[in-house]
Amino acid sequence: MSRIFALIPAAGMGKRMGAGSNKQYLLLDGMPILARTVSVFEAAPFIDGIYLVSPEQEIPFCHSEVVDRYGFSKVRSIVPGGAERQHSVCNGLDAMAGAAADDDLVLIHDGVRPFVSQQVLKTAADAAMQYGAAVVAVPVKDTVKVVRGGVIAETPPREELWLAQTPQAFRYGLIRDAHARAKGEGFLGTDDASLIEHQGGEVRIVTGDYRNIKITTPEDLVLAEAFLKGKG
Ligand SMILES: Nc1ccn([C@@H]2O[C@H](COP(=O)(O)OP(=O)(O)OP(=O)(O)O)[C@@H](O)[C@H]2O)c(=O)n1
Ligand SMILES: C[C@](O)(CO)[C@H](O)COP(=O)(O)O
Repeated sequence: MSRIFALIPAAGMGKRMGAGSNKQYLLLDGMPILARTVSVFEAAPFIDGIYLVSPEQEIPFCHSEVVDRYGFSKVRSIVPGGAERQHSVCNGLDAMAGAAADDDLVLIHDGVRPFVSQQVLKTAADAAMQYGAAVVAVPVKDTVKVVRGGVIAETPPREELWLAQTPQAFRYGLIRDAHARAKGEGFLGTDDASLIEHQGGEVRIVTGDYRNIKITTPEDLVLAEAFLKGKG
């Protein structure tokens, strides 16, 4: 029976939130965003272990103010991050090598997506168990334009467009090899699925939740507070 691990990258600098924001530790109703995110995985009975990725200098803070303070017993390790999200994820996958088998599953989930549900986690895990790779996504609501040089170059058919979220769920061996290959080629993607796509692999989409927002800019904090108050 494959085990299911969570790998939660939380080693970004939060530049779009504002210089020095350390957004993963911003409080939402008194609880750090990262702690809210981890709590969903800690509570999920089908999650066997959690790996966090943090800026190296913040690892002691993450241990004390998130893992110890909230009693997250499933957290196996806090791993130093890298310059880009992809590097942080790669460091986390490498740290899992002694614990995860190739056929185990890893759910890679942004530390700043605190509104993910256990149902979405389970849906992603089930799809990865069946297909090897699956991404949580939601259909776009607006019309999307491809723009080059300030001019609209293309309007892709909306029915084909989805907004990728996380978790992005994979068989551990598959995604670890994809990251190693991308590193060797110098390929950099903004999500983990794009590495497999770039290498010709197939990634399934599973329907996520519009509430599963990534807290990126100040407006997202307003939305997050509204979600906590049960509005939306
Ligand atoms: N080098 C990085 C960059 C990002 N992340 C993590 O990846 C998730 C999604 O990244 P994003 O929302 O872009 O966070 P930041 O990179 O911090 O934001 P910005 O781009 O505004 O600096 C976040 O949980 C972030 O902490 C990471 O672990 N390591
Ligand atoms: C992985 C991701 O959340 C999928 O939408 C997104 O690509 C992360 O991008 P970021 O710039 O690292 O926030």
